[in-house]
Amino acid sequence: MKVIKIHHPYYADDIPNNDVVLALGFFDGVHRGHQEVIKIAKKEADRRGIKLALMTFNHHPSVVFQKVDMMSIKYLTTVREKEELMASLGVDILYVIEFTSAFANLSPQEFVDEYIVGLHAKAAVAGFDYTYGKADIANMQTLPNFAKGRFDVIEVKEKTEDHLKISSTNIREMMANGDMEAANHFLGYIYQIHGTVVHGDKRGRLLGYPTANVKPTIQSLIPNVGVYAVKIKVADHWYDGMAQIGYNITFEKNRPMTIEVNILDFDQDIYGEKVDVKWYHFLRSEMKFDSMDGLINQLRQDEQDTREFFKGLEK
Ligand SMILES: Cc1cc2nc3c(=O)[nH]c(=O)nc-3n(C[C@H](O)[C@H](O)[C@H](O)COP(=O)(O)O)c2cc1C
Ligand SMILES: Nc1ncnc2c1ncn2[C@@H]1O[C@H](COP(=O)(O)OP(=O)(O)OP(=O)(O)O)[C@@H](O)[C@H]1O
Repeated sequence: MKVIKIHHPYYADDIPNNDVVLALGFFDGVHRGHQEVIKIAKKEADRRGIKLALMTFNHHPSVVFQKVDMMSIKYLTTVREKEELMASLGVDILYVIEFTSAFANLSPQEFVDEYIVGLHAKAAVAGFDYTYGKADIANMQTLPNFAKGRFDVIEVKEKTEDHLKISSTNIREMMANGDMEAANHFLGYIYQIHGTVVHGDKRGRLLGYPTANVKPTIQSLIPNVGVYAVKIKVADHWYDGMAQIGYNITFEKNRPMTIEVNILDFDQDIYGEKVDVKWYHFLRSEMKFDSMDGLINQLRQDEQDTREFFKGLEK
């Protein structure tokens, strides 16, 4: 897959000179709704014997339209992850457009002329609720008017599960409730974050449960506070673990949130390692204990629950 980063206005030489089917959207999470759009676009490209291209943006359009602080927006997928998922779905060319004010100010006709026709699209594929151009004044119903016969418009029907749209918004809400099973089901894969192991308060070892304190990539969406069964990848190997997202309320006050992972059957110094954490199952909420023994007993229970959870998953 070729990744082409575009800053508006682009040069015609930046664009490969072959016809494409072009899938349109932001695609945060590349969830099962997005996968459907890409699959339909891929089929269409194969049928026509041309390449599949997809257009996404370097950050969410709300950074420009709603003037949301860039750092406050949290994503389900990093650009790197999006690239990997897109490549696995058969995308040949991924356009990552810098969503700037200049780009956002294009009229719908300019957008269509420069970014659909200009990218040599013979067909544009998007979901039923796709909108483009300033103030969302253009949608799938109006797209053919702007296309003026230069490309076909293929609309993908809403993909739902139990009458709920498979959408990034719904997945975010499930994660905010700690419901990883539902979020993972909608995503079509297990949600993961990436980070680096940093130093904590060194208390975990005293409790009999040393923890890797994971400092996540700044823009990753973190599931709700609580204790989870996870898998963690260290130096190319996946281990089972139990993780707490929380504030260590038993010991501390007004401390920032941390992500701590006790890796089962593991005893290595891994400070500074880059790790990936996959979130499988919510075990319980964070609790405040009256004694260290109370917490230790609960951690034993968590360990047992985690082992049982993963044993059940293997069956
Ligand atoms: C699986 C797991 C569950 C935990 N649950 C709680 C909890 O419910 N309440 C709490 O105050 N701390 C909880 N902790 C955090 C411990 O209190 C302890 O402070 C921490 O693991 C050590 O942090 P450190 O590495 O910064 O020293 C939990 C830790 C883990 C790994
Ligand atoms: N469940 C779905 N069924 C069909 N098409 C979808 C579905 N979800 C998204 N799409 C389409 O996929 C493309 C990318 O969607 P977009 O990035 O807007 O994601 P979304 O998941 O709908 O996000 P949000 O929840 O933030 O509205 C768009 O063309 C959109 O219409």
